Amino acid sequence: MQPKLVAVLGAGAWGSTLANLASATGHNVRLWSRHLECSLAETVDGADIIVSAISMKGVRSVVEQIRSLSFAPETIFLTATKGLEPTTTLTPAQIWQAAFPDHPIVVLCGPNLSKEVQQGLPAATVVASTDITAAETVQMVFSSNRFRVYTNSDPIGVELGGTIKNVIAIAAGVCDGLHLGTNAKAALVTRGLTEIIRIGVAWGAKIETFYGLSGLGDLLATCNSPLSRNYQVGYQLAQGKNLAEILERLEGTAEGVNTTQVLIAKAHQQHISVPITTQVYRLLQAEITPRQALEELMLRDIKPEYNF
Ligand SMILES: NC(=O)C1=CN([C@@H]2O[C@H](COP(=O)(O)OP(=O)(O)OC[C@H]3O[C@@H](n4cnc5c(N)ncnc54)[C@H](O)[C@@H]3O)[C@@H](O)[C@H]2O)C=CC1
Ligand SMILES: O=C(CO)COP(=O)(O)O
Repeated sequence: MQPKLVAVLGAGAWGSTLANLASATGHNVRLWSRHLECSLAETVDGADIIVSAISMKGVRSVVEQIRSLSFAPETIFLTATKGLEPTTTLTPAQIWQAAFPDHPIVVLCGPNLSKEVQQGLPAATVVASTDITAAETVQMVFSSNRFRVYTNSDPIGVELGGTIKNVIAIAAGVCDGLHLGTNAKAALVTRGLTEIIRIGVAWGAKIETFYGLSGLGDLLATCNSPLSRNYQVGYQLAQGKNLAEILERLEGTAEGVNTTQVLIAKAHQQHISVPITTQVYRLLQAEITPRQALEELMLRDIKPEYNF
C-alpha cells in the first residue's frame, strides 16, 4: 500500500496514540490540536484520511470549522470519539456524516486503553463503515504486529458499544470502590451488556456487534482497569469524593458522565428500561449515595433473565 497522508485532529491521549500507530506503519501523519500553532485547514489539506479524536464536547465545533473546505471525494473521515451530543443525541459518526454526506465515514472503537497501546502492548480494535472499502483502507493503515484491526459493517453498533460502556464502567468503578467482590462485578458487567444491547438494538444496531471487541471487549477493558477514566470516576465516587472534585483532578476526559445524561433523556423518551444507567445518573446528580444505588439495583422486582 502507498503511504497515506493521515491528519489526526485532537492531540490528547487517544489522538496522539493513533498518530503514533499510523506513523509506525509508514504513513505520513499530521497532528492538530487547538493548543498548537498549526492551522486546522492546513492540517487537513490533501489528507487521505482525517481522523477525529476530539472529545465529544469539541466535535461539533471542529466539524463546523472544516465543513466548508473542499476535499477529494475519496477522502475518508475516521471518528474515534466515544460520546453522544447532548442537544441532538447524535453520535459523532452521525455528525460527521451529516456534514460530509458524500464521503465515507468510518468508526474506530475497541478495548484500547491509550496508555497500554502507547507502551506497545498488544491490542485489537474494530473499524466499521457502510463503505467496506474505506474500512479496509483504514484497517491497512493502522494494522501492525501490536495492533490488530478488524473490519465491521455495523458502524452504529460499533460506535454505541464503545460509547454506552462508559456508563457501565462508572458503575464498575463504584462496585470496586465499595469492595463488593467478584460475583457482584460479574453480575454488573453482564447486566450492563444486556442494557447496552437493549439500547443499541432500539437505536438500529445489530445485536451480534455487541458481543465483539467494541461491545463486550471494550466493556471488559474499561470495567476492569484503573487506567479507564470512567472507572476512576466511579471508584472515587465510592470513596466519597464529589464529582466536581474528581473531574477537576482527572487526567483527560471521562465521556461517560455526559453520556449518562444523554442516555437517560433518550431512554425516557423511548421507554427503554435502563436500570444501571438510572442509578449512575442519580449518583452523578448526587441524589443518592453509592450504597443507596446498590440497594436500588438489588431490590428491583425479581424477574426472568431476559438477555436483551
Ligand atoms: N484515551 C483512551 O484510552 C481512549 C479514548 N477514546 C475516546 O477518544 C476521545 C478523546 O479522548 P482522549 O484523547 O483520551 O481525551 P483527552 O482529554 O486527552 O483529549 C481530548 C482532545 O479533544 C480536544 N478538544 C476538546 N474540546 C475541543 C474543542 N472544542 N475544539 C477542539 N478540540 C477540542 C482537546 O484539545 C484534546 O486534544 C474521547 O471521546 C474518548 O472516549 C477512545 C479510545 C481510547
Ligand atoms: O475507551 C477507552 C478504552 O477503550 C478508554 O476508556 P476511558 O475513556 O474510560 O479512559
